[in-house]
This record gives sequence, C-alpha cells and structure tokens, in this order.
Amino acid sequence: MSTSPEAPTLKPFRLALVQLGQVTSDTKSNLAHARDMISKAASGQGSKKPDLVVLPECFNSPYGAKHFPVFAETIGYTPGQPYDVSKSESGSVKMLSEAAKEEGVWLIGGSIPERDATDSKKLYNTCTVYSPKGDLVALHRKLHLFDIDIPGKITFKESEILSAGTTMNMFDTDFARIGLGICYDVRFPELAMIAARRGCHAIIYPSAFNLTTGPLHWELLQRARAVDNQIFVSMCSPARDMSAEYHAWGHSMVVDPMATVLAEAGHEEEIIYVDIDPAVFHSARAGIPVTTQRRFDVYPDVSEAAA
Ligand SMILES: O=C(O)CCC(=O)C(=O)O
Repeated sequence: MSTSPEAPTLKPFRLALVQLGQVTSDTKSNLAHARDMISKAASGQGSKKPDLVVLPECFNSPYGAKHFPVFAETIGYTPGQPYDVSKSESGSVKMLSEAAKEEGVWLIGGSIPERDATDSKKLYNTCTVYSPKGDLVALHRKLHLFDIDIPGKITFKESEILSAGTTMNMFDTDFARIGLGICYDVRFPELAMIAARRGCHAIIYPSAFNLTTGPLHWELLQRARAVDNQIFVSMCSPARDMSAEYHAWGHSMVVDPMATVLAEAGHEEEIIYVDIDPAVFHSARAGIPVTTQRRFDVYPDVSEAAA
C-alpha cells in the first residue's frame, strides 16, 4: 500500500462529484468534455472551490465489454515508484494530471479501460488519482468484476474481457485518507471494512449502476457501507443516456457515517458539491462506539483479515 500507517487527521473538505454526460465513441471529445467539466467543478460554480473532484466509471469510452479492448490505454504505473506523466502512453492520464495541476485540486479520475503494460492481452477497469501537483498518486484496478445475470433484465459479464485487480488501494491527502473501489466493488463489505480499519475516513467508488440494480441497491449499498464502518461513502455515476447501449442510473451520491444521504444528483449531467464535516465522523463513532466494541475473540478470522 502506498500510504503511511498513520492516517492524516480528518479536516473539513469539499467534495465535487461530476455526473458526466456525453460519453461517446470519440475519445477525443470524451476527454475534452471531461476536461471542461473538471474545470467547471473546480471553479466551485460561484461558491467555494472543492478540494477533491471525482469522475464516474468508464468516463472516456462507452461502457460495455466489447468496447474495452478498443478504448484501452496503457498506463504502466507501479505503486510506490515514481511515474513520469509526461512520458505516459495514456492520453487520459495526461489529461487528468494536467487538469488536477491546472485546477489545483485532488482528482479521482473515474475509471478507464487499461491495457497491462507487460501483457497486452490483459485489460482492467482502472481508476487513477492525482494530487494538485498533477502527480499520479494511486491506481485501483476493479477487484470484483461485474458478472451478473438477472433474466429478462440485465446480463453483464466483465470477466469475459477484463482481469481483476489484486490489491486494495487508498491514498492520503492533507485532509483525509480515502479508500478506492469501482462500482461492483461496493457490494463486497470486506473491502470497505478493511479500508475503514486501515484508517480511511471515506471510500469513493467511481460507478455506473443501471436501471435494474440502481433503484434496488444504489442507495442501500452506500448507506450500508457507511453505517457499518462509520465512514463517508460516495458513488459517482455517469449521467443517463437512453441512446447509449448501457443506461446508467445516475443519482451520484454522498452518504455520511450515520448513513444520512448528504447529497444526491438526478440523472442528467450535473455537478454536486458536499462539505465533509469531521464532527459528524467523530460524533457517529463516539455516540455509537461499534469501532471499539467488536468481539474479535468471537470472530478472530475477521480481525486477522483486517489487521
Ligand atoms: O452492482 C451493480 O448492480 C452494478 C455494477 C456495475 O454496473 C459495475 O460494476 O459496473
């Protein structure tokens, strides 16, 4: 893991979720539009500038297994080793780094289809994170691939084309420690639990639920991960486009450690801002002190997994 064992102190910060629309099969125009929306988000649109801007899953290509090999980009990042963005083969990485630097914000760059630098047959669904200096500071490859089959509703099999990541990932800013997941990863409570035990104050998932599972589970899963772990949870979706093959749910959301929904978008292109208040984090943990009441003597296997 690329973080120090000691988490930074949680400070107030402002989060901006970009519920991006206009994702087409033209990468250039996708990148130009995303760049424009990052800039709009970073301006604070007449109010306070955000500290952290988030894009949705698969922001630079249409969402679908057949599109991943066509749109995949090679990143070639090794955690813990310096990465020279100017030499990156990925146009998306270059744009995101430049955007973070020019706008002076932390940036969770949604996700993109990534081609493995050493084995070109391997593809991942990958999220990259940038500091306000434009450095690529973390990379998360989706751990749990979206393979579902609800007859008559939705069948999706990411594993036909993608490989799964093998590591948990988080990053430290000057205001919080933030864990990373991508979309389907939210269904696995272990990931959020371990992130929280390792000092994350928030876990953020670039995502793209759909019109079947969105109404069923989008809010429920975020509130569940938040209340179980007493952390902030957020999922950032693309806007819904009924002319696309995949219909994203939208409803980008931020939930606090008491499971209160702090903000929720509609389904059109939109930017939502949320002020993260450390007092809510501390009062949730003080008032309902589950973080100190766990019975690891009864379930030692869990404590081992999270150590
Ligand atoms: O878990 C779900 O219902 C949706 C997941 C998804 O769309 C994804 O992982 O991309």
